[in-house]
Amino acid sequence: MHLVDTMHDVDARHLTKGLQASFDHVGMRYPTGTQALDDVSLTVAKGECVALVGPSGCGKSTLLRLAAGLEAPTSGSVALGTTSVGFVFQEPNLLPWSSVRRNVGLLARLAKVPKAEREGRVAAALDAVGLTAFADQLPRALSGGMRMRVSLARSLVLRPEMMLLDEPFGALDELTRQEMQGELLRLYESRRFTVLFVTHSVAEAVLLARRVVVMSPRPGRIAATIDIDLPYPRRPEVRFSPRYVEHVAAVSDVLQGVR
Ligand SMILES: Nc1ncnc2c1ncn2[C@@H]1O[C@H](COP(=O)(O)OP(=O)(O)OP(=O)(O)O)[C@@H](O)[C@H]1O
Repeated sequence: MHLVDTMHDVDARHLTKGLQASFDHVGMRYPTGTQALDDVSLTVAKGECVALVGPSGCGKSTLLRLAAGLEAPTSGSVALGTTSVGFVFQEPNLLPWSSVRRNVGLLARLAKVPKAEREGRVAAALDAVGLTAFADQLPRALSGGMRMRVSLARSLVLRPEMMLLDEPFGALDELTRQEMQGELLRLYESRRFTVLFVTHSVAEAVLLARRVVVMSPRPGRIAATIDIDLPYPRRPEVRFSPRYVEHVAAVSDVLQGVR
């Protein structure tokens, strides 16, 4: 199971109020000798949405795994201001033999949320992602976008304060992807959780994030951080605004420069 619901290995105590995550001079060298990250310092404020973009292999997923406590940095430190973290991957990783409802309730069951409470939360999460009518179906009866919604709902059930998303919409076709981006924006704006997400799409990063962090090729360092001054709530139609287009051009330019 590739999902985490609570954090154990990261330091949740020593964070300044208002901060949700802090990477302090983080370096990561895998036992194979690969230096994935070098001297990465980054803070994420509570309720902020930050996107990580960068060339393939620059250590974006590694950074998320460090935030989730799935790996420990080989130098520097990682601290989180919460123990309530949801992790969503590109693959929805659903149990094929379990209904949508049971899949959505899985993490809550593992976290021993009492049954009545769990059922209420599952119903609310299914409603939030528009899957109430499909609650009793098996995953194979769903489209790719619907499966991704199940994966999102499964994390929402734990009411995370922070969501770590690793290329969550990478496997979807363009239209479904846009639909899911709108869905994530809506959830983010209503739940106010903190988001740290990895994407290969500059357009997606600018649409969703308040800040886009551009990483250099491996070993990943932070090459630039770009503020996206488009107000929330954002609607997907913001894509057609000149300001959005300018931001996409600026981030793309920086990304070209680091390659
Ligand atoms: N468990 C591991 N053991 C050894 N090396 C690893 C491990 N995980 C990742 N790496 C290496 O670390 C580097 C960074 O990998 P990572 O997956 O973090 O990059 P990424 O930016 O997310 O890549 P992509 O955009 O292609 O998904 C790569 O060279 C990869 O081969």
